[in-house]
Amino acid sequence: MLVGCPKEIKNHEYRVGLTPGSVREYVAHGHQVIVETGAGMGIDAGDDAYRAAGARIAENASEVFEKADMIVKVKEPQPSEWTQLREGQILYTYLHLAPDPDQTRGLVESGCTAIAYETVTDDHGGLPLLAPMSEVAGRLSMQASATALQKANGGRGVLLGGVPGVKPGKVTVIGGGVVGINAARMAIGLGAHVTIIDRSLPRLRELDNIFQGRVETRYSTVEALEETVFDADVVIGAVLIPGAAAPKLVTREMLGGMKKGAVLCDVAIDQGGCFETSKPTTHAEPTYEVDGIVHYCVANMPGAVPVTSAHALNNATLRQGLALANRGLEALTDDPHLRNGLNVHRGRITNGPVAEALGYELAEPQVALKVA
Ligand SMILES: NC(=O)C1=CN([C@@H]2O[C@H](COP(=O)(O)OP(=O)(O)OC[C@H]3O[C@@H](n4cnc5c(N)ncnc54)[C@H](O)[C@@H]3O)[C@@H](O)[C@H]2O)C=CC1
Ligand SMILES: CC(=O)C(=O)O
Ligand SMILES: [Mg+2]
Repeated sequence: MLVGCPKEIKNHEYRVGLTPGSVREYVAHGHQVIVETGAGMGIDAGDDAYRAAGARIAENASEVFEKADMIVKVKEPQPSEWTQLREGQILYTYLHLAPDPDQTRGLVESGCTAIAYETVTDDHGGLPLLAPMSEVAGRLSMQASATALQKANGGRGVLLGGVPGVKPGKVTVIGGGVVGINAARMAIGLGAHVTIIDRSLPRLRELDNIFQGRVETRYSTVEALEETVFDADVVIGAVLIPGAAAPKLVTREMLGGMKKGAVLCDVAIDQGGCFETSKPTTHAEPTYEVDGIVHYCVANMPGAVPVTSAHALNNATLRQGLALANRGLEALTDDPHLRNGLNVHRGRITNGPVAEALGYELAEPQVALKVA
């Protein structure tokens, strides 16, 4: 198969779908790889590193989209990208379709086969291709929030760790999954007082065991949300219902009960966000204010630390990417976890929560794949 990797074009996105190390693996499995010139600049991998790994360098993205049988990317395709996709071509990347009707329509009209990293599953009920970026974003969320909390940046002017004789700041993490646990670890490291809210009691038990009294855990109710959000200096939004639009857990009305200059950091923004007042921002302009509350809603947080995150992402996507290159669509027929990643195929929506969120008729993946 001819595997193609264009340069990412989302605002301040410096990751790359294929590292030179991954290119070597595809080539070793008998595939050809074409990489857009400059695609690896954000991770200090120049064209020569890709050539040494066995890739051919394309002068522009159009050449990659035109020639490749499978496109491997990081972020959801932007309008200029989805118009270049075609029937029979595989797109392997993050998609986050439920809150994005325009991209969804673009993919449906292209006829391509689009596999979303974020809905591929594993035997343990996890999302193995989302997890590494959730680890990165969870850890980054505390750096971003601590910065936004500074007075000159519009925040309350609280140092999360406090100092001897002055109490620390309070962090509320809503959703104790991969993002949540990583945010909590960093917040504890900074010396903050940390509360984690989740709707899964087994998960709260696990977190209680892991953190050994260093965090408070609360079951997710409106009462618990109000108490802990009103009391917080920083609130991290980290909930997920796989594939679906995030539930709005903090309403605009609730902002009135919060401390002025507190920070809402909505990591779940890529699924539409879990605060009513969230709207996607970019690394160029990451924050805005509503009713005196600072909002940070960057939808590609790991793009800020590509040297770490591109490698972490490739570690997680390589095995299934090779399976797709080796076996084409049969890889989806054989592996139910990879098949759960199938969101769009030949003009049909094949993911239940996406179909429901955007009003499409669902085509069951197994059925859709059988239709020639
Ligand atoms: N902005 C960015 O750059 C990035 C965003 N993300 C996003 O972060 C979000 C979280 O991802 P993960 O931590 O990997 O998901 P996860 O599945 O590991 O954890 C989600 C947690 O939310 C909990 N939850 C669901 N509904 C809830 C409710 N009503 N109240 C309280 N808890 C609730 C679940 O029980 C689960 O523990 C996702 O939307 C993901 O796409 C991930 C990486 C980067
Ligand atoms: C998960 C995701 O959207 C990201 O890493 O940008
Ligand atoms: Mg995202």
